[in-house]
Amino acid sequence: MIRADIISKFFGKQQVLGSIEFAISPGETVALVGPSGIGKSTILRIMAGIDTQFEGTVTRPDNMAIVFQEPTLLPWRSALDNLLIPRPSLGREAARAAMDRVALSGREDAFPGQLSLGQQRRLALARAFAGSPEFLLMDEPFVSLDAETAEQMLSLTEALIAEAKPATLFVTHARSEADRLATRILELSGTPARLLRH
Ligand SMILES: Nc1ncnc2c1ncn2[C@@H]1O[C@H](COP(=O)(O)OP(=O)(O)OP(=O)(O)O)[C@@H](O)[C@H]1O
Repeated sequence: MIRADIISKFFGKQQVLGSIEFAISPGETVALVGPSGIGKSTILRIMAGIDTQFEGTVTRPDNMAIVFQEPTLLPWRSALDNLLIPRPSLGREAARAAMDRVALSGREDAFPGQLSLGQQRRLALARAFAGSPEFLLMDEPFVSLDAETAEQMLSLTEALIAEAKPATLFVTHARSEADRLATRILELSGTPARLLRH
């Protein structure tokens, strides 16, 4: 069960979020869209449990994974270790298979700094899917990539979601990404932000 029942969220005296309620069913892919600065990342952080300073409640499973804009890899550990450290129970064989699935086989011993940005993003994606998350959160996973790499990432993400079928919530600026990946779009508007009814 994944539910947001947000009553309000303030940064200091500034109210960023108003009443925001939604649920995500298993296997659903939900895009969160809206203008820059409206509160999309704030909602994602609340849903992930990173930000607990808000009024309201959220319900989510324990088994979740987050893909941030930046790949957030450990620079001093190998690519394979970056998969194994957060989830040691995965085992080396499954970690290798996860790297193979994102076309990174042979790069197990590379350090993140030796990988291109596109490869680092794919490694972060492999890490997210390696634990078969029930709930996947992604914050602008395709920004600041060239068009070809962004397209590869989008296709790969589409395929991984189709295979693993997590409930997914992702933030994007790009309506085209939302239309392509999402089964449902949540649009934020106003100050404080609320969901537009479609
Ligand atoms: N730690 C913080 N302290 C104070 N204000 C913050 C903080 N984080 C975000 N804000 C403010 O809250 C509002 C919402 O920010 P948020 O990052 O959630 O927007 P966003 O919709 O994700 O924007 P973008 O699309 O540009 O990434 C903005 O006005 C931002 O300036």
